[in-house]
Amino acid sequence: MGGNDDAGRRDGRTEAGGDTRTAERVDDPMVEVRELRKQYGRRGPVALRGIDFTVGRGELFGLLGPNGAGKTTTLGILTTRVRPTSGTARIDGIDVVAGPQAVKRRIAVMPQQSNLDRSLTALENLTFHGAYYGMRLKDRRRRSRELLEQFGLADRADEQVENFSGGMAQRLLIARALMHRPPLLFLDEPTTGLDPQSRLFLWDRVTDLHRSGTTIMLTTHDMAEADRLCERIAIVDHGERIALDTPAGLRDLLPGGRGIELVLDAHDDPAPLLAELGETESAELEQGRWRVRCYGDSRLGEAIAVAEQRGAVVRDVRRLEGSLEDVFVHLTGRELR
Ligand SMILES: Nc1ncnc2c1ncn2[C@@H]1O[C@H](COP(=O)(O)OP(=O)(O)OP(=O)(O)O)[C@@H](O)[C@H]1O
Repeated sequence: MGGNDDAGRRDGRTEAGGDTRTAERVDDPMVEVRELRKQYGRRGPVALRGIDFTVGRGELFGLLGPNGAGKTTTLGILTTRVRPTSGTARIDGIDVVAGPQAVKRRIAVMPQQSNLDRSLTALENLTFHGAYYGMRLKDRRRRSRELLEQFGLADRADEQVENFSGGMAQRLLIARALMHRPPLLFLDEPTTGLDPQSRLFLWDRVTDLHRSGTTIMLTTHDMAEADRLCERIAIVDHGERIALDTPAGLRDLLPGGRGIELVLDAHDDPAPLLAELGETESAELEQGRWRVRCYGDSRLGEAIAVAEQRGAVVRDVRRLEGSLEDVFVHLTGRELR
């Protein structure tokens, strides 16, 4: 990175990363994570480097970051599967290490990989799960029917899961997770691999659940998903929280809120040459090819003209949309994927 981007990014970190903004003022926490660290093995990778965040009761909260950022590890700790190296995590006031059984009763997890029993019917998958949680037969049956209805699977209740499409299996996974009426639901990359229609359907169900008061924590590397669903989002990268705010608050981290992005061929960092267009930041994508962002009100034609006058070859140009993707690139200098 070059140009005067560093100042912008540092601002972003201290503002969004600090706990002084409304972003971290949570009155009634359902999830509290403090200084959470995780190293796998004595010499293994450090997945978390001291993460902090709080999720309010009834909130729909997103953990957003690229592959390997530490999202699944965070979820693993909160769901008592992974032991933290240090730091604390509490669910509904209960420490996840000290009280794993009490935590498990309060949570539901929709895992990244389906672990449905494919030889059973949809209904059986739900009722067996209810039995595991000690639900009475009548309640199990009623709750299963209710959830199959809610997730658009009522007419497939007696069909073996083996025959289900990816979208149907995904919906059944959430339905199963909700059998014991947990107040907190974890969704780990819930729509990865789904077709657009199944994705929309799932988003609607998640929104319904949120409206009905369930606290939901979602991990995703899908910016659109986080933007559309979440009330607040923690962006994580390399095991660190680099921002935490509402989607609108995160967008405000872009200097000036708008700007232009150019892909240029140039020998040296072209950012200083374009400084007259406003605050700039740059990243070398490959040898001699740069991505430069100019924040401010410049027009596309003006930016191209200035770049070409300075000897750069313009390969691509676009107006920044102020999307979370744009914010992520601003904070990290990298694309999300
Ligand atoms: N069981 C494990 N043993 C060793 N290293 C692990 C283990 N699980 C995760 N890691 C490492 O910890 C880091 C964070 O991984 P994690 O799965 O938490 O990230 P993620 O953000 O969920 O990514 P993804 O979207 O790919 O699941 C990575 O470097 C990963 O290789």
